Amino acid sequence: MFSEEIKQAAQPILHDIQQHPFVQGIQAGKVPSTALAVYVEQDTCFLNAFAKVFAGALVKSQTTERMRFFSEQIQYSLADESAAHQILCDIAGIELTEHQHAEPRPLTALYTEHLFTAVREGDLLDIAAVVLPCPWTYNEISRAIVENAAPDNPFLSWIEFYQGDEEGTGDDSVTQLFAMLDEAAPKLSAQRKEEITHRFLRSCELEYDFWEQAYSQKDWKYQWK
Ligand SMILES: Cc1ncc(CO)c(N)n1
Repeated sequence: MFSEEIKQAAQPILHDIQQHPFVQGIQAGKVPSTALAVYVEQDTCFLNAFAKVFAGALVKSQTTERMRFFSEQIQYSLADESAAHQILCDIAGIELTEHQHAEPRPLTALYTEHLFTAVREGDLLDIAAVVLPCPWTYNEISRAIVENAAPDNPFLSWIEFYQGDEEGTGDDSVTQLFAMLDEAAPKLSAQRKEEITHRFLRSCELEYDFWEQAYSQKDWKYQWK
């Protein structure tokens, strides 16, 4: 299946994400507050863009069912994920509201531009490909961590938030987005599949960069205000 092929192609990146000190820190129950603060600040920008990308997908949808699905994703990005941010803020001892008007840092800008390009140039398959690495890598990370985390790990409720479809009901967003790609794949040319794979892998790498940006505090070198 096409989804299996692209997940396979992403394995080296997924491996690097799981080895990243930020992610390893979550597993060990200890991440520097400075990294958590940049993460929450930048993820607020990221999720706002993510919601707009789903809005673009909603506009391009042909059925009410699809529209409903993307509308739920908008809601999830804008409302439900801030509950996950609250957990990280509590651990870091910071206020959630401090981060609501932050400027996108370089890698946030690059990642959101990559998402918007898919909306501008592509169809629903391109959009599915660019958004999938977000929930998919988080599901994979949390599954690996939850098995090894100590019971008093402060990140446990954050990790569990991203655990996804543990019962295999198939109604979670990752399953549905991969199903969208698999349904279309038999009719796609090799070149089209390559394009979609490329978009997917780029987002996977940008997921790595997003962890790294928060961990290393990377920012624009020249600030003009
Ligand atoms: C950057 C990023 N990727 C994935 C997720 C999880 O959806 C998130 N909140 N932020």
